[in-house]
Amino acid sequence: MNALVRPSLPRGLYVLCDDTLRPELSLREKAAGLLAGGARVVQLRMKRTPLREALVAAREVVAACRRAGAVCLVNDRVDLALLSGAHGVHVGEEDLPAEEARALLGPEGLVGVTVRGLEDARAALAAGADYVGLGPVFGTTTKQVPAPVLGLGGFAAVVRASPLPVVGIGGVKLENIADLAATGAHGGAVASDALLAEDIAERVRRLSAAFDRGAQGASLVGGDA
Ligand SMILES: Cc1ncc(COP(=O)(O)OP(=O)(O)O)c(N)n1
Ligand SMILES: Cc1ncsc1CCOP(=O)(O)O
Ligand SMILES: [Mg+2]
Repeated sequence: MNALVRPSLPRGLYVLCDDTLRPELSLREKAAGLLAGGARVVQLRMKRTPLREALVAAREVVAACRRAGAVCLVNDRVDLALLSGAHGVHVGEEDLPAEEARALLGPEGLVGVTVRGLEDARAALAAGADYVGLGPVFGTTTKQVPAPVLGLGGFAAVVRASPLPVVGIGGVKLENIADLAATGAHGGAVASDALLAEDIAERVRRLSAAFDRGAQGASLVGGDA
């Protein structure tokens, strides 16, 4: 990691720069659109990119995020996160365990962990994670997730009790991100609704503003986490 002190995960919209969506655009082009829209947290999710190309892409996207003052997390791969100077990594059940990701990254790196419920969130804390990605909140076609859709009520129940900040993922869109934020979620992770937009930057601006509006409502009624 380049940073000496671990950054905290900014609250709000969390975007996925994903190689399975809009294959006609390079990851660098997608990242440019996301960052032009003011994205503050970018996860580089590479499922199809060969490893050596992934390393080049990671270095480019991390550099672009750092220039823009955004936090960049690499999905799945701690090695790529370290080699690219990313702020951290996001790991799930098919990736390195969170403890090992933390051990490799050291105290300066952010570690996000996929969870399906409260028990997982408690385990993620014990493993040294900084935040949890909880989902699928809504239905999604971007990933076949081996878990039932939580719905907003199921999601909110975990948010209320989670010992770690919760980022909601799965089917998060402009039409529901304010409601997600109103649960007290720390973030809303969006892939397709941002990347499939004709104007990615404009969509990111609108998603981000909608999250902030929803979070503001939550804090006014004392639901701020
Ligand atoms: C913020 C966030 N939450 C959850 C996930 C899912 O991670 P994982 O379960 O490892 O699945 P893949 O994304 O690797 O297919 C995520 N990427 N980001
Ligand atoms: C990676 C991942 N994990 C759970 S749902 C999902 C995909 C989210 O994509 P979208 O925002 O297009 O539903
Ligand atoms: Mg993964």
